[in-house]
Amino acid sequence: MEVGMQGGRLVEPDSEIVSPTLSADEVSHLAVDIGGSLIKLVYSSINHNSGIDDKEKKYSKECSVVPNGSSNYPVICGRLHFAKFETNKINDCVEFILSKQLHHGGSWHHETSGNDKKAIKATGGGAYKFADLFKEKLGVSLDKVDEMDCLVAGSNFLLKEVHPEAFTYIDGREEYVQIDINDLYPYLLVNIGSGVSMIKVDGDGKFERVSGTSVGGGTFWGLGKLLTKCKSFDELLELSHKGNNRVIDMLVGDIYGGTDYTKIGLSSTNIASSFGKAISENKELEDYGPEDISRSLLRMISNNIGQISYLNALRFGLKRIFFGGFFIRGHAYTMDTISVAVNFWSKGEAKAMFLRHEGFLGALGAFRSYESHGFDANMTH
Ligand SMILES: Nc1ncnc2c1ncn2[C@@H]1O[C@H](COP(=O)(O)OP(=O)(O)O)[C@@H](O)[C@H]1O
Ligand SMILES: CC(C)(COP(=O)(O)O)[C@@H](O)C(=O)NCCC(=O)O
Repeated sequence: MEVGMQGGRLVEPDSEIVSPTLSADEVSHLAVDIGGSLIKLVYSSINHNSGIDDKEKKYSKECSVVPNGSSNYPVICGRLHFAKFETNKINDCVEFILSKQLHHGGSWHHETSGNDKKAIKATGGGAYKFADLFKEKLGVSLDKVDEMDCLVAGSNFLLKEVHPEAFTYIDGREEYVQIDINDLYPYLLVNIGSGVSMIKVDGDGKFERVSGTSVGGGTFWGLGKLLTKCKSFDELLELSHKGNNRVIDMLVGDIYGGTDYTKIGLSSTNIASSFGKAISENKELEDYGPEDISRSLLRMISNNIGQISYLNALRFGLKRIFFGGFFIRGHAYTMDTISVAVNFWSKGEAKAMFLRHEGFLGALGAFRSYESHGFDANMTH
Protein backbone atom coordinates (compact mmCIF):
# COMPACT_ATOMS: atom_id res chain seq x y z
CA MET A 1 0.00 0.00 0.00
CA GLU A 2 1.41 3.35 -0.98
CA VAL A 3 0.91 5.92 1.72
CA GLY A 4 3.23 8.77 0.87
CA MET A 5 6.70 9.99 0.05
CA GLN A 6 9.46 10.89 2.48
CA GLY A 7 12.67 12.44 1.27
CA GLY A 8 12.14 10.89 -2.13
CA ARG A 9 11.62 7.40 -0.70
CA LEU A 10 8.39 5.56 -0.99
CA VAL A 11 7.04 4.96 2.48
CA GLU A 12 5.19 1.73 2.96
CA PRO A 13 3.68 0.68 6.25
CA ASP A 14 4.97 -2.88 6.12
CA SER A 15 8.54 -2.34 5.14
CA GLU A 16 11.68 -1.14 6.77
CA ILE A 17 13.14 2.25 6.15
CA VAL A 18 16.75 3.23 6.53
CA SER A 19 17.33 6.28 8.67
CA PRO A 20 19.34 9.03 7.04
CA THR A 21 21.50 9.21 10.18
CA LEU A 22 22.84 5.67 9.78
CA SER A 23 26.53 5.37 10.37
CA ALA A 24 28.56 2.26 9.75
CA ASP A 25 30.09 1.88 13.20
CA GLU A 26 26.83 1.97 15.11
CA VAL A 27 25.61 -1.15 16.83
CA SER A 28 22.31 -2.93 17.17
CA HIS A 29 20.07 -2.28 20.12
CA LEU A 30 17.05 -4.12 21.38
CA ALA A 31 14.15 -2.88 23.48
CA VAL A 32 11.15 -4.95 24.54
CA ASP A 33 7.62 -4.14 25.66
CA ILE A 34 6.07 -7.15 27.33
CA GLY A 35 2.34 -6.54 27.66
CA GLY A 36 -0.59 -8.54 28.90
CA SER A 37 -1.27 -9.94 25.43
CA LEU A 38 1.72 -9.26 23.19
CA ILE A 39 5.48 -8.83 23.35
CA LYS A 40 6.76 -6.09 21.10
CA LEU A 41 10.41 -5.85 20.03
CA VAL A 42 12.14 -2.89 18.46
CA TYR A 43 15.73 -3.38 17.42
CA SER A 44 18.19 -1.60 15.25
CA SER A 45 20.80 -2.92 12.93
CA ILE A 46 23.75 -1.33 11.24
CA ASN A 47 23.84 -3.56 8.23
CA HIS A 48 21.32 -3.20 5.44
CA ASN A 49 21.65 -6.89 4.73
CA SER A 50 20.88 -7.89 8.27
CA GLY A 51 17.22 -7.29 7.62
CA ILE A 52 14.42 -9.74 7.44
CA ASP A 53 15.01 -13.34 6.61
CA ASP A 54 12.37 -15.97 6.01
CA LYS A 55 12.37 -17.07 9.61
CA GLU A 56 11.74 -13.54 10.82
CA LYS A 57 8.90 -13.09 8.38
CA LYS A 58 7.32 -16.22 9.74
CA TYR A 59 7.60 -14.93 13.27
CA SER A 60 6.78 -11.31 12.99
CA LYS A 61 5.13 -8.43 11.28
CA GLU A 62 7.45 -5.71 10.10
CA CYS A 63 6.63 -2.03 10.12
CA SER A 64 8.53 1.07 9.30
CA VAL A 65 9.73 4.18 10.99
CA VAL A 66 10.95 7.11 8.99
CA PRO A 67 12.79 9.62 11.10
CA ASN A 68 12.22 13.05 9.69
CA GLY A 69 15.33 13.92 7.75
CA SER A 70 14.67 17.62 8.06
CA SER A 71 15.22 17.81 11.82
CA ASN A 72 18.05 16.97 14.15
CA TYR A 73 16.17 14.52 16.30
CA PRO A 74 18.73 11.98 17.49
CA VAL A 75 18.28 8.46 16.24
CA ILE A 76 20.36 5.66 17.71
CA CYS A 77 20.88 3.53 14.68
CA GLY A 78 19.88 3.32 11.10
CA ARG A 79 17.48 0.53 10.50
CA LEU A 80 14.68 -0.14 12.90
CA HIS A 81 13.01 -3.52 12.96
CA PHE A 82 9.70 -4.35 14.59
CA ALA A 83 8.44 -7.71 15.69
CA LYS A 84 5.70 -9.04 17.91
CA PHE A 85 4.83 -12.30 19.64
CA GLU A 86 2.01 -13.45 21.81
CA THR A 87 3.01 -13.11 25.44
CA ASN A 88 1.92 -16.67 26.12
CA LYS A 89 4.44 -17.79 23.49
CA ILE A 90 7.35 -16.05 25.17
CA ASN A 91 9.60 -19.00 24.36
CA ASP A 92 9.20 -18.25 20.63
CA CYS A 93 10.27 -14.70 21.39
CA VAL A 94 13.32 -15.89 23.33
CA GLU A 95 14.22 -18.26 20.48
CA PHE A 96 13.89 -15.41 17.99
CA ILE A 97 16.13 -13.15 20.09
CA LEU A 98 18.68 -15.93 20.38
CA SER A 99 18.58 -16.77 16.67
CA LYS A 100 19.24 -13.14 15.78
CA GLN A 101 21.65 -12.61 18.67
CA LEU A 102 19.59 -9.57 19.59
CA HIS A 103 20.33 -9.91 23.28
CA HIS A 104 23.79 -8.55 22.61
CA GLY A 105 22.09 -5.30 21.68
CA GLY A 106 21.81 -3.79 25.10
CA SER A 107 24.07 -1.76 27.31
CA TRP A 108 26.47 -2.72 30.06
CA HIS A 109 25.35 -2.26 33.62
CA HIS A 110 27.88 -1.93 36.34
CA GLU A 111 26.80 -4.03 39.28
CA THR A 112 27.82 -3.48 42.90
CA SER A 113 29.46 -6.91 42.87
CA GLY A 114 31.94 -5.54 40.36
CA ASN A 115 30.52 -7.69 37.55
CA ASP A 116 29.33 -5.97 34.43
CA LYS A 117 26.02 -7.30 33.18
CA LYS A 118 24.35 -6.88 29.84
CA ALA A 119 20.96 -5.19 30.19
CA ILE A 120 18.26 -4.48 27.66
CA LYS A 121 15.62 -1.79 28.01
CA ALA A 122 12.27 -3.31 28.86
CA THR A 123 8.84 -1.96 29.61
CA GLY A 124 5.35 -3.32 30.29
CA GLY A 125 4.31 -5.59 33.13
CA GLY A 126 6.34 -8.47 31.69
CA ALA A 127 9.55 -6.57 32.37
CA TYR A 128 8.87 -7.50 36.00
CA LYS A 129 7.17 -10.83 35.44
CA PHE A 130 9.71 -12.30 33.05
CA ALA A 131 12.93 -10.75 34.35
CA ASP A 132 14.16 -14.11 35.71
CA LEU A 133 13.32 -15.92 32.47
CA PHE A 134 15.37 -13.44 30.42
CA LYS A 135 18.25 -13.79 32.84
CA GLU A 136 18.10 -17.56 32.77
CA LYS A 137 17.59 -18.11 29.04
CA LEU A 138 19.47 -15.16 27.56
CA GLY A 139 21.80 -14.11 30.35
CA VAL A 140 20.61 -10.52 30.23
CA SER A 141 19.00 -8.29 32.81
CA LEU A 142 15.95 -6.25 31.98
CA ASP A 143 16.54 -2.58 32.60
CA LYS A 144 12.98 -1.52 33.44
CA VAL A 145 11.52 1.64 32.00
CA ASP A 146 8.10 2.85 33.10
CA GLU A 147 5.28 1.86 30.74
CA MET A 148 3.51 5.23 30.70
CA ASP A 149 6.81 7.10 30.18
CA CYS A 150 7.50 4.81 27.23
CA LEU A 151 4.05 5.17 25.66
CA VAL A 152 4.35 8.94 25.76
CA ALA A 153 7.94 8.97 24.51
CA GLY A 154 7.02 6.62 21.66
CA SER A 155 3.96 8.63 20.72
CA ASN A 156 5.77 11.98 20.80
CA PHE A 157 8.60 10.54 18.74
CA LEU A 158 6.26 9.19 16.09
CA LEU A 159 4.13 12.32 15.93
CA LYS A 160 7.10 14.63 15.68
CA GLU A 161 9.49 12.61 13.58
CA VAL A 162 7.62 10.16 11.44
CA HIS A 163 5.60 11.28 8.47
CA PRO A 164 3.03 10.25 7.70
CA GLU A 165 2.10 8.71 11.05
CA ALA A 166 -1.29 9.97 12.22
CA PHE A 167 -4.46 9.62 10.22
CA THR A 168 -8.19 10.00 10.56
CA TYR A 169 -10.60 7.35 9.42
CA ILE A 170 -13.85 8.80 8.17
CA ASP A 171 -16.44 7.19 5.91
CA GLY A 172 -14.08 4.40 5.01
CA ARG A 173 -11.22 6.72 4.06
CA GLU A 174 -7.86 7.15 5.72
CA GLU A 175 -6.58 10.69 5.60
CA TYR A 176 -3.13 11.54 6.84
CA VAL A 177 -2.90 14.38 9.33
CA GLN A 178 -0.22 17.01 9.01
CA ILE A 179 1.22 17.47 12.49
CA ASP A 180 2.39 20.93 13.46
CA ILE A 181 5.03 20.14 16.06
CA ASN A 182 4.67 23.64 17.49
CA ASP A 183 1.00 22.99 18.12
CA LEU A 184 0.98 19.34 19.14
CA TYR A 185 0.21 19.64 22.85
CA PRO A 186 -1.92 19.04 24.74
CA TYR A 187 -3.44 15.87 23.37
CA LEU A 188 -5.09 12.75 24.72
CA LEU A 189 -3.30 9.48 24.06
CA VAL A 190 -5.53 6.44 24.30
CA ASN A 191 -3.57 3.21 24.31
CA ILE A 192 -5.80 0.22 23.70
CA GLY A 193 -3.82 -2.82 24.70
CA SER A 194 -5.15 -5.59 26.91
CA GLY A 195 -6.62 -2.80 29.02
CA VAL A 196 -6.90 0.87 28.13
CA SER A 197 -4.87 3.82 29.41
CA MET A 198 -5.84 7.42 28.73
CA ILE A 199 -3.01 9.88 29.07
CA LYS A 200 -3.09 13.65 28.81
CA VAL A 201 0.17 14.61 27.13
CA ASP A 202 1.53 18.13 27.63
CA GLY A 203 5.04 17.75 26.27
CA ASP A 204 8.11 15.51 26.25
CA GLY A 205 7.98 13.64 29.54
CA LYS A 206 5.10 15.82 30.67
CA PHE A 207 1.92 13.85 31.07
CA GLU A 208 -0.74 12.56 33.42
CA ARG A 209 -2.63 9.29 33.15
CA VAL A 210 -6.11 10.67 33.57
CA SER A 211 -8.21 7.55 33.12
CA GLY A 212 -8.39 3.99 31.98
CA THR A 213 -10.76 1.12 31.50
CA SER A 214 -10.39 -2.61 31.88
CA VAL A 215 -12.75 -3.10 28.92
CA GLY A 216 -10.14 -3.21 26.18
CA GLY A 217 -8.41 -5.42 23.66
CA GLY A 218 -8.08 -8.29 26.11
CA THR A 219 -11.83 -8.14 26.67
CA PHE A 220 -12.57 -8.34 22.95
CA TRP A 221 -10.21 -11.21 22.37
CA GLY A 222 -11.03 -13.02 25.63
CA LEU A 223 -14.81 -12.82 25.37
CA GLY A 224 -14.69 -13.34 21.62
CA LYS A 225 -12.66 -16.51 22.03
CA LEU A 226 -15.12 -17.91 24.54
CA LEU A 227 -18.20 -16.97 22.55
CA THR A 228 -17.07 -17.89 19.03
CA LYS A 229 -14.39 -20.57 19.56
CA CYS A 230 -12.08 -18.60 17.24
CA LYS A 231 -8.50 -19.75 17.45
CA SER A 232 -6.78 -16.45 16.73
CA PHE A 233 -7.34 -12.75 17.17
CA ASP A 234 -7.13 -12.17 13.44
CA GLU A 235 -9.72 -14.87 12.79
CA LEU A 236 -12.08 -13.14 15.22
CA LEU A 237 -11.51 -9.79 13.52
CA GLU A 238 -11.97 -11.35 10.09
CA LEU A 239 -15.24 -12.87 11.23
CA SER A 240 -16.56 -9.48 12.28
CA HIS A 241 -16.38 -8.34 8.62
CA LYS A 242 -19.18 -10.68 7.71
CA GLY A 243 -21.35 -10.10 10.74
CA ASN A 244 -24.41 -7.98 11.40
CA ASN A 245 -24.62 -6.49 14.87
CA ARG A 246 -28.36 -5.92 14.60
CA VAL A 247 -28.92 -9.63 15.06
CA ILE A 248 -27.89 -9.38 18.72
CA ASP A 249 -27.84 -5.70 19.62
CA MET A 250 -31.10 -4.14 20.74
CA LEU A 251 -31.66 -0.98 18.72
CA VAL A 252 -33.61 2.09 19.72
CA GLY A 253 -36.10 1.12 16.99
CA ASP A 254 -36.56 -2.31 18.57
CA ILE A 255 -37.77 -0.60 21.73
CA TYR A 256 -39.60 2.31 20.12
CA GLY A 257 -41.53 0.34 17.50
CA GLY A 258 -39.25 1.31 14.63
CA THR A 259 -39.27 5.07 15.26
CA ASP A 260 -36.49 7.46 16.29
CA TYR A 261 -36.36 8.94 19.77
CA THR A 262 -35.64 12.38 18.39
CA LYS A 263 -36.21 14.26 21.64
CA ILE A 264 -32.95 12.86 23.06
CA GLY A 265 -31.13 12.70 19.75
CA LEU A 266 -31.33 8.96 19.12
CA SER A 267 -32.21 7.48 15.77
CA SER A 268 -34.02 4.16 15.46
CA THR A 269 -30.79 2.54 14.25
CA ASN A 270 -28.71 3.58 17.26
CA ILE A 271 -27.79 0.73 19.56
CA ALA A 272 -29.89 1.00 22.70
CA SER A 273 -28.38 -2.04 24.39
CA SER A 274 -25.40 -4.04 23.17
CA PHE A 275 -26.25 -7.75 23.10
CA GLY A 276 -29.71 -6.77 24.40
CA LYS A 277 -31.66 -8.87 21.91
CA ALA A 278 -30.28 -12.03 23.46
CA ILE A 279 -32.43 -11.56 26.57
CA SER A 280 -35.76 -11.65 24.82
CA GLU A 281 -35.16 -14.28 22.19
CA ASN A 282 -35.44 -17.88 23.09
CA LYS A 283 -32.03 -18.69 21.66
CA GLU A 284 -28.90 -20.43 22.86
CA LEU A 285 -25.37 -19.27 22.08
CA GLU A 286 -25.18 -21.81 19.23
CA ASP A 287 -28.19 -20.19 17.57
CA TYR A 288 -26.21 -17.01 16.93
CA GLY A 289 -23.70 -16.76 14.12
CA PRO A 290 -20.14 -16.27 15.42
CA GLU A 291 -19.71 -13.48 12.86
CA ASP A 292 -22.64 -11.54 14.39
CA ILE A 293 -21.28 -12.06 17.90
CA SER A 294 -17.85 -10.85 16.82
CA ARG A 295 -19.35 -7.80 15.14
CA SER A 296 -21.44 -6.83 18.18
CA LEU A 297 -18.55 -7.34 20.54
CA LEU A 298 -16.16 -5.28 18.45
CA ARG A 299 -18.72 -2.53 18.13
CA MET A 300 -19.55 -2.54 21.85
CA ILE A 301 -15.95 -2.30 22.96
CA SER A 302 -14.82 0.21 20.32
CA ASN A 303 -17.83 2.42 20.94
CA ASN A 304 -17.32 2.33 24.68
CA ILE A 305 -13.65 3.27 24.38
CA GLY A 306 -14.50 6.05 21.92
CA GLN A 307 -17.09 7.43 24.33
CA ILE A 308 -14.89 7.32 27.45
CA SER A 309 -12.04 8.88 25.46
CA TYR A 310 -14.20 11.73 24.36
CA LEU A 311 -15.48 12.32 27.91
CA ASN A 312 -11.90 12.53 29.12
CA ALA A 313 -10.96 14.88 26.30
CA LEU A 314 -13.90 17.02 27.36
CA ARG A 315 -12.74 17.00 30.99
CA PHE A 316 -9.50 18.65 29.98
CA GLY A 317 -10.63 20.61 26.94
CA LEU A 318 -8.60 18.48 24.51
CA LYS A 319 -9.50 18.53 20.85
CA ARG A 320 -7.08 15.91 19.62
CA ILE A 321 -7.29 12.27 20.58
CA PHE A 322 -4.69 9.81 19.27
CA PHE A 323 -5.42 6.11 19.51
CA GLY A 324 -2.70 3.47 19.72
CA GLY A 325 -2.36 -0.12 20.88
CA PHE A 326 -2.65 -3.38 19.00
CA PHE A 327 -6.39 -3.74 19.55
CA ILE A 328 -6.87 -1.37 16.62
CA ARG A 329 -4.83 -3.48 14.23
CA GLY A 330 -5.55 -0.99 11.43
CA HIS A 331 -8.99 -2.57 11.28
CA ALA A 332 -11.59 -0.57 9.35
CA TYR A 333 -14.63 -1.35 11.46
CA THR A 334 -12.77 -0.71 14.73
CA MET A 335 -11.47 2.65 13.54
CA ASP A 336 -14.79 3.56 12.04
CA THR A 337 -16.66 2.79 15.28
CA ILE A 338 -14.20 4.76 17.40
CA SER A 339 -14.32 7.71 14.97
CA VAL A 340 -18.10 7.71 14.87
CA ALA A 341 -18.30 7.53 18.68
CA VAL A 342 -15.92 10.48 19.12
CA ASN A 343 -17.71 12.45 16.45
CA PHE A 344 -21.16 11.63 17.83
CA TRP A 345 -20.42 12.49 21.46
CA SER A 346 -18.41 15.60 20.65
CA LYS A 347 -21.03 16.77 18.14
CA GLY A 348 -18.24 16.98 15.58
CA GLU A 349 -15.90 19.02 17.84
CA ALA A 350 -13.23 16.38 18.48
CA LYS A 351 -11.44 14.05 16.10
CA ALA A 352 -10.15 10.54 16.54
CA MET A 353 -6.73 10.00 15.02
CA PHE A 354 -4.88 6.74 14.66
CA LEU A 355 -1.19 5.94 14.62
CA ARG A 356 0.38 3.83 11.94
CA HIS A 357 2.74 2.19 14.45
CA GLU A 358 -0.18 1.68 16.82
CA GLY A 359 1.13 -1.16 18.99
CA PHE A 360 4.80 -0.17 19.13
CA LEU A 361 4.60 3.06 21.14
CA GLY A 362 5.86 1.48 24.36
CA ALA A 363 8.65 -0.47 22.69
CA LEU A 364 9.77 2.60 20.75
CA GLY A 365 9.75 4.65 23.96
CA ALA A 366 11.89 2.01 25.67
CA PHE A 367 14.24 1.96 22.67
CA ARG A 368 14.62 5.72 22.79
CA SER A 369 15.46 5.57 26.48
CA TYR A 370 18.91 4.22 25.55
CA GLU A 371 19.65 7.77 24.46
CA SER A 372 18.14 9.56 27.42
CA HIS A 373 19.91 7.15 29.79
CA GLY A 374 23.37 7.93 28.48
CA PHE A 375 23.44 5.31 25.77
CA ASP A 376 26.59 6.66 24.16
CA ALA A 377 28.70 6.06 27.23
CA ASN A 378 27.50 2.46 27.43
CA MET A 379 27.61 1.56 23.78
CA THR A 380 28.26 -2.09 23.26
CA HIS A 381 29.19 -4.51 20.56
N1 LIG B 1 -1.98 -11.65 17.27
C1 LIG B 1 -2.64 -11.17 18.32
N2 LIG B 1 -2.79 -11.94 19.43
C2 LIG B 1 -3.42 -11.47 20.49
N3 LIG B 1 -3.98 -10.26 20.57
C3 LIG B 1 -3.86 -9.44 19.52
C4 LIG B 1 -3.18 -9.85 18.35
N4 LIG B 1 -3.19 -8.82 17.49
C5 LIG B 1 -3.87 -7.82 18.07
N5 LIG B 1 -4.30 -8.19 19.30
C6 LIG B 1 -5.09 -7.31 20.18
O1 LIG B 1 -4.18 -6.42 20.76
C7 LIG B 1 -4.30 -6.43 22.18
C8 LIG B 1 -2.95 -6.22 22.80
O2 LIG B 1 -2.48 -4.96 22.40
P1 LIG B 1 -1.09 -4.40 22.91
O3 LIG B 1 -1.04 -2.98 22.53
O4 LIG B 1 0.00 -5.27 22.42
O5 LIG B 1 -1.27 -4.52 24.47
P2 LIG B 1 -0.47 -5.32 25.62
O6 LIG B 1 0.72 -4.45 25.86
O7 LIG B 1 -1.43 -5.34 26.75
O8 LIG B 1 -0.12 -6.68 25.12
C9 LIG B 1 -4.92 -7.78 22.50
O9 LIG B 1 -5.58 -7.77 23.74
C10 LIG B 1 -5.83 -7.98 21.32
O10 LIG B 1 -7.02 -7.29 21.50
C1 LIG C 1 -2.48 -2.12 33.61
C2 LIG C 1 -2.22 -1.61 32.20
C3 LIG C 1 -1.53 -0.26 32.26
C4 LIG C 1 -1.26 -2.61 31.53
O1 LIG C 1 -1.03 -2.23 30.17
P1 LIG C 1 -1.37 -3.23 28.93
O2 LIG C 1 -0.54 -4.47 29.10
O3 LIG C 1 -2.83 -3.55 28.96
O4 LIG C 1 -1.00 -2.47 27.70
C5 LIG C 1 -3.52 -1.53 31.37
O5 LIG C 1 -4.05 -2.79 31.22
C6 LIG C 1 -4.60 -0.60 31.93
O6 LIG C 1 -4.44 0.58 31.94
N1 LIG C 1 -5.73 -1.18 32.36
C7 LIG C 1 -6.91 -0.43 32.79
C8 LIG C 1 -6.96 -0.36 34.28
C9 LIG C 1 -7.96 0.71 34.72
O7 LIG C 1 -7.67 1.88 34.59
O8 LIG C 1 -9.02 0.33 35.17
